[in-house]
Amino acid sequence: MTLLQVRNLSVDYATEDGVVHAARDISFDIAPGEVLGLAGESGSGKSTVAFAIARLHRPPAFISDGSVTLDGTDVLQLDGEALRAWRWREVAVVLQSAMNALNPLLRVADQFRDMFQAHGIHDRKEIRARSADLLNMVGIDPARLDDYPHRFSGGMRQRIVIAMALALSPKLLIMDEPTTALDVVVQRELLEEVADLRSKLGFAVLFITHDLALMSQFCDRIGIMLRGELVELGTPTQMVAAPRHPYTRALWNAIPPLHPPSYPLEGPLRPQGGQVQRQ
Ligand SMILES: Nc1ncnc2c1ncn2[C@@H]1O[C@H](COP(=O)(O)OP(=O)(O)OP(=O)(O)O)[C@@H](O)[C@H]1O
Repeated sequence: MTLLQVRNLSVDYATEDGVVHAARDISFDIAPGEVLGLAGESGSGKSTVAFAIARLHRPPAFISDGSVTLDGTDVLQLDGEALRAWRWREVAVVLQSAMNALNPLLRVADQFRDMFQAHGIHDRKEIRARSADLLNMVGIDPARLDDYPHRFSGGMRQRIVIAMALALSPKLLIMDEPTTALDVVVQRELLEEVADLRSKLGFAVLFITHDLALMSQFCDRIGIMLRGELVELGTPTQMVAAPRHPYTRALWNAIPPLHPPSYPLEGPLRPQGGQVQRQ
């Protein structure tokens, strides 16, 4: 069964220096509840593909060919009110800058309210209850609904944005480098949380990151992009065991081993009271 079907998608940017073919002839599917990762070097076209699927691309970007179908809807034909209603309800997007996506001047509760009202939910009690449930779902005390964004850490703000993205139970969550601004431990916690939510709620995820190690733990399948093309698609296991494209091989080889060799502790690092302390 397929939720998202991308067929022969090509996206160009019309620039003063000519047309940039940022994504060329991209085809892939995402099944309901599946997590598909897109990896590849900077400028390979990952965000261009994600933006086109969510219909977030703006001039100078234009879709020059192909189709995108989500749960039977021809996404590239949506317009006006239909497009507005479709976003958030069917597809929600969490971007790299999500940590700063909250309005610093509004309490979190007011930002939830605006979002619900924009989608036709106006009952104040219902909005309050649903907002509290959503905060709870991402591990934040609902009593903090009336706090302003600056009262939360970067990781917590990211969780709030994810809670908002999931508010209308979208079928597909697109995460474009959602954790790059966070430290490694918080990144991992956040992704584990998204994985948990996914098993509970059943949404699919299109996940974009530079971090192939992180991706291989979090994704059911991975697509590798190179200069605007999807050069390989498979499960992490398939790709480690038998990468077909030399670029995939190079990407894997660039990942440090999970268990690096242990080195004797010398120099500025030495054990003290059972702990390694920096002098
Ligand atoms: N607004 C724009 N105008 C012109 N070219 C653009 C524009 N945005 C992106 N591009 C070009 O499109 C190509 C794909 O960029 P894109 O941002 O999709 O890559 P990416 O793989 O997501 O990179 P990153 O990992 O750095 O976000 C690049 O060559 C980029 O320079």
